[in-house]
Amino acid sequence: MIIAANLKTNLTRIKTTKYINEVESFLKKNNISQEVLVFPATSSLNLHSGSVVVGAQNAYPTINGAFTGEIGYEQLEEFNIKTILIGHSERRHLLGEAQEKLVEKFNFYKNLGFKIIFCVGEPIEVREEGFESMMEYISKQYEGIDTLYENLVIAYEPVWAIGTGLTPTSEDIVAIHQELKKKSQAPLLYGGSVKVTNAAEVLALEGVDGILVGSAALYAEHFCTMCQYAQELNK
Ligand SMILES: O=C[C@H](O)COP(=O)(O)O
Repeated sequence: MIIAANLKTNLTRIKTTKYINEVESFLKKNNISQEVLVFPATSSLNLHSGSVVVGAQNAYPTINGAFTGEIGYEQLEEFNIKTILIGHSERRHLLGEAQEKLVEKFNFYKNLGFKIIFCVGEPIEVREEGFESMMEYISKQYEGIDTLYENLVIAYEPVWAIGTGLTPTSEDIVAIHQELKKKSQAPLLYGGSVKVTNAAEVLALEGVDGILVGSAALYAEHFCTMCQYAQELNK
């Protein structure tokens, strides 16, 4: 299974390094063989070797160049980063990234062989329109994406569940994952208010190949416990 921590705009480089080292020793000590990914803030990236894979939360589709405020492949390469999140709800909705730009990023980092965690998910008003509208909305987020890409991972994150403490019911997660699996056979993660208290239940659901965790992952201990749950399930 894939257990991923998106640290968003939290933790300095010193704290992030400590965090990653803590997770690393936990994995080693407990013989955890799951795939564990950590996405630090850009300025907190650091070289790391071990079983924790460090990824980028975002990068511009360029090797380098004049893109003020952005980083490109050259800056990722310095830290040996080969994994990237694309299409996170905060980038789509708060930062206004359009599907065309996400497709551009996807193709650029795909051509470099990156593992891409591509995020999809609907806002509350779409969900309230019913299952069909919701699936139509999510389908559009797949447009232009190579769903057969071997290094693709999809993360389904309902926008209204992110950082709110709200989650879909287990039945909903299973039904949506079942639909999404028809679009791509890539591993499919669930994200949105996953905590230590519900992680085991979510991980056990049919069609869930892992989790993408935000706020609850900020506590290394909690994140480690979630990795342990995944190990115990060993799906
Ligand atoms: O990338 C992670 C998601 O946005 C989930 O965030 P959350 O666990 O704080 O709801």
